[in-house]
Amino acid sequence: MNKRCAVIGGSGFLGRHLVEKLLDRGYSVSVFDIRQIYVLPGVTFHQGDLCDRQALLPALKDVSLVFHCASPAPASDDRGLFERVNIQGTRTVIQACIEAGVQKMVLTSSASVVFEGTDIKNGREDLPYAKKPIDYYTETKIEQEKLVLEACDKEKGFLTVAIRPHGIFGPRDPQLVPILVDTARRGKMKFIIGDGTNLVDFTFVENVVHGHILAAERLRPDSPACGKAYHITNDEPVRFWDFMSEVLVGLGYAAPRYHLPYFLVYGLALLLWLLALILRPLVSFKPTFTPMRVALAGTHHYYCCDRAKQDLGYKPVVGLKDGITRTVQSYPHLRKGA
Ligand SMILES: NC(=O)C1=CN([C@@H]2O[C@H](COP(=O)(O)OP(=O)(O)OC[C@H]3O[C@@H](n4cnc5c(N)ncnc54)[C@H](OP(=O)(O)O)[C@@H]3O)[C@@H](O)[C@H]2O)C=CC1
Ligand SMILES: CC(C)CCC[C@@H](C)[C@H]1CC[C@H]2C3=C(CC[C@]12C)[C@@]1(C)CCC(=O)C[C@@H]1CC3
Repeated sequence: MNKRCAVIGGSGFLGRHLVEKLLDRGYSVSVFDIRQIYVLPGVTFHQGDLCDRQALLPALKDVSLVFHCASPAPASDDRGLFERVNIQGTRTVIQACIEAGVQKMVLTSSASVVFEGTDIKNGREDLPYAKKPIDYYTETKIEQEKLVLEACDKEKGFLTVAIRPHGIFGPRDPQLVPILVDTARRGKMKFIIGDGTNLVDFTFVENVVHGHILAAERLRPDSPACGKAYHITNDEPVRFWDFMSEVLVGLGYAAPRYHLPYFLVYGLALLLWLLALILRPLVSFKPTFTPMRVALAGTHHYYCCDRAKQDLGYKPVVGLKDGITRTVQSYPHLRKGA
């Protein structure tokens, strides 16, 4: 097996951390992404849309291993875009991999594929997929994961595995910390949704990268990982509101203090989302408190990663406290008053 791999979505938050670690481990990397934002020795860039098979093929030349971690951001809430990229695009990626002779594919799925807005405590991989996914992002991540796992074919020599991270955070994350700070700056982070005791997984990006590389290296025809999904977390569930408060206080903002009933906020978020949908042809506005975010903020959702420990030898490499400190330090421009 050669040490040349491709990272589809390699310009993104997770993708770029993955590329950096792969280079450290002696891989040469071909990055395929819709945008190019950095240059690194050992990396060749291919800019394009993953729905375009002809654009993908040159990036997969002489590559034995592909990581697929591209997706539109959940905040886009654009059904057509999610279907095109996460479903049709993933079909195209699989076809292109087979055509190019790629032997292994690691998909970045999401633990949210089983989340329907109700409590999940220590959820295992055998939980059924969400029957009523809360948003289009989740709906299409479910279809994407099914496509990739079903494509695993030992006879053809094409092996697949899916990693399901949850709540990835770390330096350069364009989502969690920036949205949190923006909400705080607009004076909207004063309230705790629910009683504030709900436990959640937040996973430091380097642990997610570690899980991906272990899965890739352990994926062989005789491995239990073939065609399977794995939760990758920090294995340290934390109260959602303690985590938010720690990040906010670390950046100089006040922690939320006042409580609001969960079902009231969820109902309002649903109403706002519907209103935004109806008015979309006339005015465009994106509510901060979407039904998905409210559900994530007010329920338990933490997952068991025993399967990854057993089959992949996974163990988090960075603890939660350390991860939060490193994350807070990496955002000097988002500090209060900066
Ligand atoms: N962040 C999180 O908490 C979690 C993320 N995940 C999954 O992890 C993966 C990586 O997420 P993350 O790093 O946060 O996301 P990012 O948005 O930072 O990275 C995704 C990258 O894919 C690119 N991309 C999007 N559409 C296409 C396309 N059609 N063709 C080529 N490239 C494309 C994006 O470009 P552009 O920015 O221009 O769209 C971006 O560079 C995703 O699959 C996501 O579903 C799973 C669980 C949790
Ligand atoms: C406005 C506040 C109530 C919340 C601000 C923080 C949120 C932006 C984030 C808290 C949990 C995060 C999360 C994701 C995105 C960012 C948060 C909602 C995901 C939806 C990203 C994609 C996934 O696959 C699952 C993630 C779950 C946790």
